[in-house]
Amino acid sequence: MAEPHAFHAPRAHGFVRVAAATPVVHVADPAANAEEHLALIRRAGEAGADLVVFPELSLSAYAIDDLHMQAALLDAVEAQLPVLAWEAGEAGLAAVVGAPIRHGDRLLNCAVLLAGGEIIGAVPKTYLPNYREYYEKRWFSPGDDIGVETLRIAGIDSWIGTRLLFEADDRTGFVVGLEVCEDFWSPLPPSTRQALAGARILCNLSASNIVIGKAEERAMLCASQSARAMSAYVFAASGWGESTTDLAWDGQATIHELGACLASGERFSLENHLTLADVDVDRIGLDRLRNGTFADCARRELDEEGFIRLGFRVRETAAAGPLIRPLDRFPFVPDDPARLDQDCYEAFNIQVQGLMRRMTSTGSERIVIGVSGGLDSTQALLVACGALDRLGLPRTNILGFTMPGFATSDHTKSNAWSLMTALGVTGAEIDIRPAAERMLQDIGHAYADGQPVHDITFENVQAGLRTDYLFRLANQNRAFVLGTGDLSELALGWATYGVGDHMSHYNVNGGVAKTLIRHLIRWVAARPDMAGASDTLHAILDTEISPELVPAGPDGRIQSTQDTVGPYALNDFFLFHITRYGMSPSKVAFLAHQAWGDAGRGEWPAHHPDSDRVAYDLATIKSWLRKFLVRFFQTSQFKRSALPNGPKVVTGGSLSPRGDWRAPSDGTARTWLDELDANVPDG
Ligand SMILES: Nc1ncnc2c1ncn2[C@@H]1O[C@H](COP(=O)(O)OP(=O)(O)OC[C@H]2O[C@@H]([n+]3cccc(C(=O)O)c3)[C@H](O)[C@@H]2O)[C@@H](O)[C@H]1O
Ligand SMILES: Nc1ncnc2c1ncn2[C@@H]1O[C@H](COP(=O)(O)OP(=O)(O)OP(=O)(O)O)[C@@H](O)[C@H]1O
Ligand SMILES: NC(=O)CC[C@H](N)C(=O)O
Repeated sequence: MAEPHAFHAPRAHGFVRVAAATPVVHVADPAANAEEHLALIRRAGEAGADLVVFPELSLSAYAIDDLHMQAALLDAVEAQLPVLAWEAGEAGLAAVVGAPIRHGDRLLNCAVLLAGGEIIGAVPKTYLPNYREYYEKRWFSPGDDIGVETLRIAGIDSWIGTRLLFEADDRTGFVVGLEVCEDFWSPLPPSTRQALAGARILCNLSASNIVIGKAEERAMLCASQSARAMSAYVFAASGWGESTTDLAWDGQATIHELGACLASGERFSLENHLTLADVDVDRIGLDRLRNGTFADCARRELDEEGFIRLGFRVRETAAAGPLIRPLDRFPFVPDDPARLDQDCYEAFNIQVQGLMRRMTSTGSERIVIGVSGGLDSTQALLVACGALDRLGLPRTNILGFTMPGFATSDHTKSNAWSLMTALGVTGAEIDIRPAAERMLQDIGHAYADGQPVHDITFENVQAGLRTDYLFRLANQNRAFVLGTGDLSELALGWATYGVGDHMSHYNVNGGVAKTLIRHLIRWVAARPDMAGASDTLHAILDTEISPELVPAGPDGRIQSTQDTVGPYALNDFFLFHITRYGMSPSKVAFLAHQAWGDAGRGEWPAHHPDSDRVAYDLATIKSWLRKFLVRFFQTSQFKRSALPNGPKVVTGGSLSPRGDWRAPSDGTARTWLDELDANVPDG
C-alpha cells in the first residue's frame, strides 16, 4: 500500500500527541506499579503518542508516609527506571514518571523524563505542601536550590535540577517543562519560568486527593496556567489504588492549551487509562510571537543562569489519521448553544454601543440605510433599531431605502419592505434603474445599446448609485449613512470600492463574520419583542446570498455570491486561522480538511440546517483556499486600507488598518500560493 502523503500526519503541522496516564496504583509496590506503567507506555505508543505523563510518585505511590524512607522501596523504584526508559524507547515516545530520588543526602520528589532507552533527567518538586492533610517535609527536601547537577541513578549518569527543559530532536517547539503537584498551587509556579524559557508543553505530575469541589479548582488552575503561560498544560493525578487511610483519589487527567480544555479523562475509574490530545505547539509559538508581552516578560524575569535544554528522541515515523482535539467547523460560531447565546448577546451589544457612541458624539439623530432584504443590511438595521431604542429616539428616525436595480428580485424587495414595516422604521423606495441607464449611456456602455453586457462596470454602476443616493439623502436629512459590509466581505474584497457599498459614515458589521451574522439575526428574531418581524427575518435567513447586480441567466439561476467567492463556511475558516495566528496555507488546509472532511464527524452549531451539513474534500478546500489567498493577500487590501470606522467584535480579529490588520495595498500572494502548492497534495 502506498504511504500516505506527509501532509496527512498531524505531526507535519506542529502537533505533538500527548497522553495523561492514570495507572491503577499499588501501595508501596514499585514492581507492580512498573507493570502498570509498561502497559500504559505501550498503549500510548500504539495510539501514536509522543509524550505520556504519569502522576506524582507514580512508581512508589504517594500516600505511603514513612515508607518513603525505606531503602528497599527506594532501591526498587530506582531499579525500574532503566526498564521503563527502554520501553519508552521501544514505544517511540517520552515518558514522564513520578519517583522518590536520593541525591546526596536528600530525598527529592521528582518528575523523571525517560526516552530513547535513557534516563534523560529529573526535575525535583519545589514546593512541598506541609499543611492540613500534607506532611511532605517529613520525608522530602525541596529541590529549589538545585539548578542543574549531575545525578547518579541506577548506576547511570543523568541530570537533575529545576533549571532543566527537555527538547525533542528535530521537532520544532516540542519543548517540555516539568513540575510536581503543589508547585502550581504556588503564586509563582515553576512552570511559568519554564514557559518563559521556551517550554511549550508544561506537565504536572500530581497526587491531589479529591474532596468535593476540588476538580473544578484544578481545572481552573490548569486553564489559567495554560492561558497565562501561553502553553499546553498536561495534568495527571493519582487515582484508584492509592491508599485511602485518610484520603481519596479521583485520577483527574486533563490537557489544556492556551486556556481551552482539549481533553479530560474519566474520574473515579477503576481501570488503567489514557487521556489523549494533539497539542498544537506550532500555534503556541505563533501566538507567543505575535504577543510581545510574553517575550518582554521573559527578558525581565529570566536571570543569567537560564535553563539547560536536554535533548531526547521520539519515533521518526509520523502517523496519519484524524486529529485528536476539538476543532470548530465555524471558528466564529461556537457549537455550545449557551456559549453561542452569550456571543450573540455580546456581539449585538458591541455593535449597538458602537453606533450609539458615534451618534451621541456627532449629535446625529437620524440614520440612512439601504435595505436590500439580504443578511448584512438586515443585521445593520436591527442594530440601528437597538441603538435608537436605547437612545430613546423613535425608530422612524431610521430612514430605510429599498433601491431596486436591474437584478433585484420581488422576493428580496418584499422582504425589505416587510422588515421595515415590522420594525417601524421610515421606509421609502428609489428605483435606481433610470439613473443607472443614464449613467451607462453617458459612459458609452454596451448595455445602453441593448446588449446583454453584465460586466463589473454594469455591477458597480448600480452599487455606486445606491451609495451616491444614500450619502446625499444623509445630507438632506441631517443623518449619517450606516454601513453594512461584513468582515468576510472585507477579507475577500467583495464590495464596490469608494463610491459603492464599501463606503459609509460608520459600519457596524465590519467586525462580524458572515457565518456569525446568520446566528445574530436568528438570535434577535427569537426575542419576544421581535415577534412581529420574526417570520420576515427567517425568510431572509432562508434566501440565497446574492449581490443581485446581474440579472438571472436564461436557466433562471440567480447571481450566487458563494459560487464566485466560495462557501463562506470555508472562507471564514481560512480567515480566522490566517489572521488570528498567521498559520501557513498548508496548515490551514490540513485543519480545514480535518474540520470539514466528514460531515458526520464532530459538532455542528445549534440551528444549523441539516441541508447545510456538508463535507468538503481536500481538492475542493485547496481550490477555494487558493482563491481566498489571492483575494486576501493580493487584490483586496486597498479596500481595507480605506475602511470606515466600526467596532472590533470577534477574537479572530478585525481587518481595520487602524486595528488588528495592517498590510500593503500592493502585495502579492505568491509566497502563500507557493507554500500551498509545495505542501498540499491535490486530493
Ligand atoms: N491595489 C489597488 N490600489 C488601488 N486601486 C486598485 C487596486 N487594485 C484594484 N484597484 C482598482 O479598483 C477597481 C476595482 O475595485 P472595485 O471598483 O471595487 O471593483 P471590483 O472589486 O472589481 O468589483 C466589485 C465586486 O464586488 C462585488 N460586490 C459589489 C457590491 C456588493 C456585493 C455584495 O454582494 O456584497 C458584491 C461585485 O459583484 C464585484 O465582483 C479598479 O478600478 C482597479 O483599478
Ligand atoms: N436593492 C437594494 N436596496 C437597497 N439597498 C441595497 C440594495 N442592494 C444592495 N443594497 C445596499 O448595498 C449593500 C451591499 O449589498 P450586499 O448584497 O452586499 O448586502 P446584503 O444584501 O445586505 O447582504 P448579503 O451580502 O448578505 O446578501 C446592502 O447591505 C445594502 O445596504
Ligand atoms: N501532592 C500535592 O502536592 C498535593 C497538594 C495540592 N495542593 C492539593 O491540594 O492536592
